[in-house]
Amino acid sequence: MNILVINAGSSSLKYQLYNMETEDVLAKGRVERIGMDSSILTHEVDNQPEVREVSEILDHTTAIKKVLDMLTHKKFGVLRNMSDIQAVGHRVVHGGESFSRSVLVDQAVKLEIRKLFDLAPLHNPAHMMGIAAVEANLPEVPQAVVFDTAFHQTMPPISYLYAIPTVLYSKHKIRRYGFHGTSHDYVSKKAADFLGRPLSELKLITCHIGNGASCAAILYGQSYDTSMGMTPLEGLMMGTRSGDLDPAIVPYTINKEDLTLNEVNSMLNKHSGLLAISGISSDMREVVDAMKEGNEKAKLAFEMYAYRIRKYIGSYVAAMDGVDAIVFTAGVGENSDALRKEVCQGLTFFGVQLSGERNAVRSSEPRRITSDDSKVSVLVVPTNEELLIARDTYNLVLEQHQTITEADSDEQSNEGE
Ligand SMILES: Nc1ncnc2c1ncn2[C@@H]1O[C@H](COP(=O)(O)OP(=O)(O)O)[C@@H](O)[C@H]1O
Ligand SMILES: CC(=O)OP(=O)(O)O
Ligand SMILES: [Mg+2]
Repeated sequence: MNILVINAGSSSLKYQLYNMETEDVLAKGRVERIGMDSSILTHEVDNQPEVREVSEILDHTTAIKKVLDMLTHKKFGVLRNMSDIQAVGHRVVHGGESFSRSVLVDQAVKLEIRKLFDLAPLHNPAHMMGIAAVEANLPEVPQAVVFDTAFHQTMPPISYLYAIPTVLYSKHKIRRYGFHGTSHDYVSKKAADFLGRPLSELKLITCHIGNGASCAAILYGQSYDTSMGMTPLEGLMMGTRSGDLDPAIVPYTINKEDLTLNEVNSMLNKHSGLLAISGISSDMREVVDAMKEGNEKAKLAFEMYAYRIRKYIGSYVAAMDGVDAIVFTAGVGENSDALRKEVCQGLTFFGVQLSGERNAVRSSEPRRITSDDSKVSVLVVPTNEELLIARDTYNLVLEQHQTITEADSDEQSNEGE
């Protein structure tokens, strides 16, 4: 079965096509600058040079059409025709309390995702556009949705409740949901495999440090606490997001700067974090480069960013009364040895002894970056949210086939009676 995995953002769309019998990625790529002039489609097939196509892609329906054209292209494609795609799996950031597992898309599911637009304004509307675009181009193909929030539904009330009047929870479901769950789930299982110990016996802290970033306390295989909250704004300092701040800053800034609520929201989501403090970029690579050239603001941004991660790790050691391993993953976590060093050098009290040599190794495999005598292991485990999405989609479609087959055979045996 071939499954197309889609992670739709507001102006971008990433895709991977899987053969599920082998779990091989047949092709992958991304469309950037959707709705802007000169959109770019980048398409990769193993062992072949990357293909870049610049054209005008005004909306997600056109973007999906372009992806399908590329996947079935005579020269660059990997499929004979579109009917070779048997299912599509989407990443959906916010599933609220309605979804603690992945589901196949139907009208009711779409309605629920729409209800959650306010809670993930940067993400959920884009995912819905992705789902609608697939419906328009591949109307017969089943679609599944895999939620960032689902894995964190095991959190206990002491983690997920905010200390505000409880009516706000009962009436409006204001609570911590947590995000990047697919990634925290995937890397915690990989870490247990790497350590050769059952996940059900481990206390892990997983740090998904990408453009968006979150830490999670994974107690015996289940999410116990996580740094993102009702929305993906809370917690760590991120590329453009502020992370934790005193909520009183919001009304104060509105008054002092004569801003609207929307403007403050946009400031906290899009104009804060690394970008605001460094004054250079939201991209960690550029911040590190500037720091190496002696830029003081970049240095401050880098140190603040690492300090927040270190504080969360410390608090999760306390939350779980211990930790067996700390795991770094995602764009920054997998690639920036400088950031990992900055975070870990303040964790010696917990028994973390980083190995400079191991930390400098670049690899796409899980690896240990602490020395052999370190009491707590620190691992780098590359994440693969797309593979988990493909697996969930595959299992849901198989389940559906089985249900239909059983119903058919029941019907036939009833007719035969
Ligand atoms: N070699 C590197 N060193 C430091 N940071 C890196 C490196 N490679 C990628 N990154 C960072 O990873 C971030 C993207 O992470 P990623 O997990 O792909 O984010 P997202 O999925 O949210 O787009 C970029 O913003 C960049 O700062
Ligand atoms: C939830 C979230 O922040 O996702 P991303 O890191 O992809 O922005
Ligand atoms: Mg990501």
